[in-house]
Amino acid sequence: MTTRAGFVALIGEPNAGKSTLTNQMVGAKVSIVTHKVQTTRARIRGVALQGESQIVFVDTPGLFRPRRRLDRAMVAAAWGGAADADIIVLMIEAHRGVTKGVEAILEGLEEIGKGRKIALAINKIDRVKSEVLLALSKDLNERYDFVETFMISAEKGHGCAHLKEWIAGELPEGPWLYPEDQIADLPMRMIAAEITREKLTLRLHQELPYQMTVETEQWEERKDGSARVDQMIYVMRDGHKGIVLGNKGETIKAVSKAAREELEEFMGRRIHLFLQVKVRPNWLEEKERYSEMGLDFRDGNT
Ligand SMILES: Nc1nc2c(ncn2[C@@H]2O[C@H](COP(=O)(O)OP(=O)(O)OP(=O)(O)O)[C@@H](O)[C@H]2O)c(=O)[nH]1
Repeated sequence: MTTRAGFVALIGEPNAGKSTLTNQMVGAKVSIVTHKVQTTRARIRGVALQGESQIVFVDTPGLFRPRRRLDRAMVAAAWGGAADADIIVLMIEAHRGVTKGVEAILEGLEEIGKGRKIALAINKIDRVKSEVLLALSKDLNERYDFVETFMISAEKGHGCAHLKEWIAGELPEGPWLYPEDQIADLPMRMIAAEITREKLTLRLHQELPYQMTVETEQWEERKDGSARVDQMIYVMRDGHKGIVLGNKGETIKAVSKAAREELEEFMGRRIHLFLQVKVRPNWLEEKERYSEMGLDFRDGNT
């Protein structure tokens, strides 16, 4: 059977219901973290499976802060992952309609939307009468040429299965992007990696090796409620390894402690964090697909 996989960017104003919809589609386990994903720079909201399709929901942090008219490059940068997603789903709140924020988003879509599959999901339909809904749908479709329009209630689940099926069928054919056993804790893995990267950045300042990345390789739940987290810090050259380790390992020890403390606070539980450093010279090529999506952790010195 043919598998499909790809990235779906859920966009919309704050409160549009992006987390609620992700939870509907992904399932309960991820929901605890997805609300917090926004507080970090990690960009995966969650991964859902539908038939033979793997749907990776990505986030667009900082996208819709009020701002003046943007030029194309700025729009593309601000849109980050969304600009490269296979499918974009714009979520609108039915009872709020076309706000200034929505207008700004539509303007952004004009810039980056060409040739992309962009669907409209009017959410919170439980809050309005059907006449209002139809008028809003008409208005929005006149403003932008959406490939599909869905009327949903992310909270109550109405229309969500239909939307998910549509997404699954529209994704490009190809192998799954993440192994099945990693899906549930993927956002946590990414958050944990991002925290460590941030601590490294704080500690190393200008010394920070160019192009360094952190990956969470293993996330193991323990019976006592704690978790063991193994991370690898990848650098490009041998010399960089020494910088990350520091004199007698003092740098990595300090980073590990700071990262563990933050992670424990974030997760509200005990974490055993293990860091290792490895040289991976061809890392740039491997990460290409991911960096396009904004899924890697940006180069150390940016
Ligand atoms: N009535 C109703 N409320 C909803 C629906 N979907 C989401 N909500 C509520 O809207 C609020 C915002 O939902 P979120 O899912 O947190 O919105 P979000 O877009 O992820 O928000 P940010 O993370 O701030 O960008 C929550 O209180 C939800 O319970 C819906 O279908 N109907």
